[in-house]
Amino acid sequence: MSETSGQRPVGVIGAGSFGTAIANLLAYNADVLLYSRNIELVDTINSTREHLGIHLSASVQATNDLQQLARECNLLFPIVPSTNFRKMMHNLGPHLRPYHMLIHGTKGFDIRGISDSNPGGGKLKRENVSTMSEVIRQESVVVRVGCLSGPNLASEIMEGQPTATLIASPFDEVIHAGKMVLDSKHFHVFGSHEILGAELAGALKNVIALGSGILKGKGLGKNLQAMLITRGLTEMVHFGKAMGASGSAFFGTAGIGDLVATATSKRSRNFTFGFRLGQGESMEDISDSMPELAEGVRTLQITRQLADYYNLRVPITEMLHRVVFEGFDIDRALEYLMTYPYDVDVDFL
Ligand SMILES: NC(=O)C1=CN([C@@H]2O[C@H](COP(=O)(O)OP(=O)(O)OC[C@H]3O[C@@H](n4cnc5c(N)ncnc54)[C@H](OP(=O)(O)O)[C@@H]3O)[C@@H](O)[C@H]2O)C=CC1
Ligand SMILES: O=C(CO)COP(=O)(O)O
Repeated sequence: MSETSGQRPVGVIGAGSFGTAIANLLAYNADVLLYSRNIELVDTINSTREHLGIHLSASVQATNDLQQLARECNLLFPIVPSTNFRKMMHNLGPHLRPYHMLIHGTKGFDIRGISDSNPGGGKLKRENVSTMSEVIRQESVVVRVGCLSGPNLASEIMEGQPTATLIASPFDEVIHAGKMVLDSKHFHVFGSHEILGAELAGALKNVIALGSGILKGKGLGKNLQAMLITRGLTEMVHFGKAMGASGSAFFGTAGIGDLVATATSKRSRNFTFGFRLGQGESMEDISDSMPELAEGVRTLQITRQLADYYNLRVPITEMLHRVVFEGFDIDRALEYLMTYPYDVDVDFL
């Protein structure tokens, strides 16, 4: 039993890579209810205490019951892919009350009023795009929301490697509650009030990780990778400012911290997706043979449209979209970027 077993358990929604990693981290400080929509998986976790190749703490109990989760837990961590987030919230919403606090760990966007199977196929506007905290507010009575974002590759966390994260929320009590249950010698938790910036940074860095993977797959070196990360960060800041975030979130743990981790690690799914593209595989072949989630592919479709909507000058986003979705030649895209009339080095201060 955990040290705080007299207290309410903490809920995690989504027993994928990151939800499972977070459940085990929470278990250092609290009892944990881990929700999966898959009843067989729930039985397996509870009987074997093994999942995704790791041992789950005795403080983690799996459940298939959203009502039980909402009844027993005041603090919940929803961590499901962005494309399924609204549906999950739609199911959970009726069980939630204003006293609940939700801190999500999802790095992507929700879109409404436009086909989710082809988010780039229409004229996307800001009102079609929601961050996950916005979805939580739209689909429930919950007000106290937060976001968990940082260099948090699930496979490293599952191995017990240390890292840091950011809990961003306009509410001090959300940051405090999140720190109380997540902070440990393995996981340092920073706090911030800049929730929109943290959410945007988490989603947008996945696109740059795709690009970085492409360069690596092409056999290119660190100089160019560093330039892609640098100019990619600039594009992230331009998106962030256009969408109403301050630039500061992009220079902290959830920004440059996560960007470096994701855009340089072979353990990142987004980097790996790009790497395989760079090696010459087609988008279709990679999608068919890669069961793991690469959020950046969907995010790229959305940000390409948002760039038009905000009239942003984001050549990396533009070229990545052409390479990934239009079969544009990678060498030509590189040539375009190398001869692009970038004038000012740092143009967002
Ligand atoms: N993996 C990582 O290193 C990190 C991931 N993230 C972010 O976390 C999010 C989830 O990623 P990750 O865990 O890796 O993804 P996975 O693909 O490993 O797992 C996603 C999980 O979500 C579950 N799920 C999907 N839809 C629902 C739903 N409607 N209700 C309940 N559960 C649902 C899936 O269940 P089922 O098996 O039944 O389909 C699956 O268990 C993404 O946005 C990602 O960017 C953030 C930081 C690190
Ligand atoms: O967000 C992540 C690390 O912080 C996970 O990145 P991938 O989804 O690319 O594996």
